[in-house]
Amino acid sequence: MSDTCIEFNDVVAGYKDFMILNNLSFKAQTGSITLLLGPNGAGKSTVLKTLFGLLKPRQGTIKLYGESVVGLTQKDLLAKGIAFVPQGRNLFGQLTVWQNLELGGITIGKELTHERTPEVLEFFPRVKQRMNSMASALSGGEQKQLEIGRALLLRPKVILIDEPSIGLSPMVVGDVFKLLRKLADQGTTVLMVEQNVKSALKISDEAIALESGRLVLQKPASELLADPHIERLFLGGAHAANAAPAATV
Ligand SMILES: Nc1ncnc2c1ncn2[C@@H]1O[C@H](COP(=O)(O)OP(=O)(O)OP(=O)(O)O)[C@@H](O)[C@H]1O
Repeated sequence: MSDTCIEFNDVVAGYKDFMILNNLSFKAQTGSITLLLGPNGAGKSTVLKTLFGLLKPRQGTIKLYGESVVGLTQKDLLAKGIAFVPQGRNLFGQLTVWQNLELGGITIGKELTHERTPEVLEFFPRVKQRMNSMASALSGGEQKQLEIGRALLLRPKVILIDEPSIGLSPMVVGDVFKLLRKLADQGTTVLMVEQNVKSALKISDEAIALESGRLVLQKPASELLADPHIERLFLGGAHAANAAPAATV
């Protein structure tokens, strides 16, 4: 059996007539952290949105454990174990921490949600102390932790996470990254977009760089971390940072 968890094959996707992903192919291995890199507008978030069914590919296939997930609803995808933590703040600010968790567990029912809540809160002691606070009253870092906790309630096999470090202090970012590493080591597959490239590479297994929705580089994260031209990946020009030709997975 293959260890491939996520597979994009020749995917074309976009908005109206504007194609963002252009014949994108890549694979992500089970239990690994794959970091999506590239300049603004390269299509990194679009990869996550397309995988989570928010955008339908015009062409190509997207598979999870060898089975197509194209055309599935978010409910179906959640049931298959895919969780999405989008960029920015995605909580119900006027509801309590507890109510946000309950809503996050809506697809698994109240009983399972209540049963799993303590295990999730073990990861986030500060959030645990504030179960009855309005979500909007938590700090930015606590809110992001609650969002991740909400996703973990589903015991996901795959976590799609978009820019988790935005607005967080370096210490909180470190905690979030450590948690993602721990989850991956336990078998969860993580596909992450993150501008905090160096820190993210340190906990990632594989890095994929996009330019204009095309794959221009795929390398082990450790190899890329040692690359003196790494900054170019923020700005485009990944080819220049790529000593070897881009992998054709
Ligand atoms: N809902 C939308 N409708 C139309 N165009 C969109 C929409 N969402 C994103 N785009 C466009 O798609 C392109 C790729 O966006 P995407 O968010 O995937 O890029 P990104 O690589 O994640 O960039 P960033 O690092 O800036 O978040 C951008 O040009 C963006 O303006």
